[in-house]
Amino acid sequence: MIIAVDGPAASGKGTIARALARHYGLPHLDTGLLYRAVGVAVMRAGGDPADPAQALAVCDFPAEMLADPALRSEEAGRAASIVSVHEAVRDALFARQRAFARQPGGAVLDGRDIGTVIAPDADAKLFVTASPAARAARRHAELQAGGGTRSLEAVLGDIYARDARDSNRAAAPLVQADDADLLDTTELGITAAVQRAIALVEARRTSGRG
Ligand SMILES: Nc1ncnc2c1ncn2[C@@H]1O[C@H](COP(=O)(O)OP(=O)(O)O)[C@@H](O)[C@H]1O
Ligand SMILES: Nc1ccn([C@@H]2O[C@H](COP(=O)(O)OP(=O)(O)O)[C@@H](O)[C@H]2O)c(=O)n1
Repeated sequence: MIIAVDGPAASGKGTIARALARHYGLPHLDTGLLYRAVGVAVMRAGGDPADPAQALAVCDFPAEMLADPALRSEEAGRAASIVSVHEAVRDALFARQRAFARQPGGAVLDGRDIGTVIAPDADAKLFVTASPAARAARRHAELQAGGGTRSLEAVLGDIYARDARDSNRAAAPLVQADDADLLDTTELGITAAVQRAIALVEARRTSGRG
């Protein structure tokens, strides 16, 4: 079974994707990490993430780079959303994601374009969202726990900027697939959100698509 989980920054899609992977015993890929790796590699080389040629040149990074803690920073997320605008970068990262989705037994992938581009044939698709204020509060708490000092207002500004860049780009914009189930987690805690996600996947499975 292939499960696609998409949604905007800090909506809780990674938390839900990991929980679904555990529940169904499936491997999980956080595809945002691939774009983060490219963004970080460009910055480390002293380059400009907005330059498509420079970003494309570092797309063939080793798999071990995905474990680098530097990929989790806000700067990495920002750089990721800049390199991910380039169609050549998306094309370069496509085969890796597609192969992961198509492995025997299935997989759970989370990102922005899993249900629309990477695995349009997924058995279950969730579009996870939450209000910008809820997402900013979550990301802010996460950053504070890691010792960060960015204000809630600044984090909210980052969220709006990332939403705009991800939703307005020409190549694989952030959009809910026609056949995806919407899961708004604004009023749900993690346990309730995961339960709802499992119920939605189960409904798809038993309706014959899975
Ligand atoms: N339903 C929820 N309620 C409260 N906090 C949540 C919820 N889902 C996720 N979180 C927390 O919000 C932060 C962002 O979640 P994450 O799953 O990493 O989001 P995303 O993958 O969409 O960026 C994490 O600290 C996570 O523990
Ligand atoms: N499948 C994907 C995954 C991420 N991305 C890009 O990579 C950036 C970082 O993604 P992420 O999922 O790691 O970020 P968060 O939602 O966790 O903050 C996003 O803002 C997108 O621009 C993408 O374009 N397509």
